[in-house]
Amino acid sequence: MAVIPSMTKVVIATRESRLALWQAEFVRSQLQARYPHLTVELLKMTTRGDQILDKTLSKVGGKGLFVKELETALMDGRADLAVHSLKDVPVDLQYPFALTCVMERDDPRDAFVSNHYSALAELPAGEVVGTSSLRRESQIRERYPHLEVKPLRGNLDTRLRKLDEGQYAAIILAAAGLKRLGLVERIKAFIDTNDSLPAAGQGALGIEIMADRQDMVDLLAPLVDTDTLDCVTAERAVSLSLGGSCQVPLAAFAQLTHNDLHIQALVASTDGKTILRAELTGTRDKAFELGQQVASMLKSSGGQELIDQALALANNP
Ligand SMILES: NCc1[nH]cc(CCC(=O)O)c1CC(=O)O
Repeated sequence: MAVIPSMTKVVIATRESRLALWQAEFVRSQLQARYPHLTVELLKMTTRGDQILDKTLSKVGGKGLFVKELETALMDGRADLAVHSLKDVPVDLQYPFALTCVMERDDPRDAFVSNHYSALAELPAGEVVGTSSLRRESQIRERYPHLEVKPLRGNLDTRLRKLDEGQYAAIILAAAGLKRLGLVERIKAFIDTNDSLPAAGQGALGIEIMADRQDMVDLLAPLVDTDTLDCVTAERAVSLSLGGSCQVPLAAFAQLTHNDLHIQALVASTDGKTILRAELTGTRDKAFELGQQVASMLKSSGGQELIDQALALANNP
């Protein structure tokens, strides 16, 4: 049963990038469609992750950088909700915070963006592909060892500008982000999930609150998409079990067919020379356990060593 909230105003904490603002506005419109009398305000914040533009994320301490300032606003009551790309929310998020709402997933695929080529397979030897994601890098290196992969940092607009300036022959970005910003025409090819297995949670939005805010749990309940929730629960269980962060080349992607949940995962060495894959199907009510099981399959086939190596490299480059 829908609970009519007694509050009159909620504040959404958001980063200031164009993508983050789009996502926060999207949640605002979803809330206002359901609660016409509710005032929804945005609290725009700059995070450490946004300030550090000269180093690759994996070297400066990972995705938590984008979340911390928003959590401070939740904690001191300046904001009620924080909207995130779920992919950027650390899997070990814990009390007093809670990820209470996962919304319907948009396109989970990676996208190939280039001004001269129409697919990765077309790039001649030695061409430079831009990405700062170890996950994307290792999968490109495995399939296209003749290509060069170079770091690419910044928000989506910055990354596209660097492509247009000619620093890269092509770049890889999440399709969902480009779609949200109305930049879908920049996509030359959608990369099949089997060729570039997505990051856990890619394409989905997550809403974080203080765990004890039952009023927010009730308010957000109608926005939860249970299909997406089950898929990302399995995906995030993989990352959690493998102790993953963005310092480790790790991918996890789940799909539902009726009540069957199919989970695929991979862990790679940063040079792309070793990629371990595992997959499993089970019932959706066991989503978390399926993720854990796939993670143990990867661990026992050598994945733990790859993770330890990647972490050692990230902490001592
Ligand atoms: N890593 C940054 C980030 N976080 C979320 C998205 C896009 C939206 C999504 O994947 O949900 C992106 C850009 C990208 O990976 O190209």
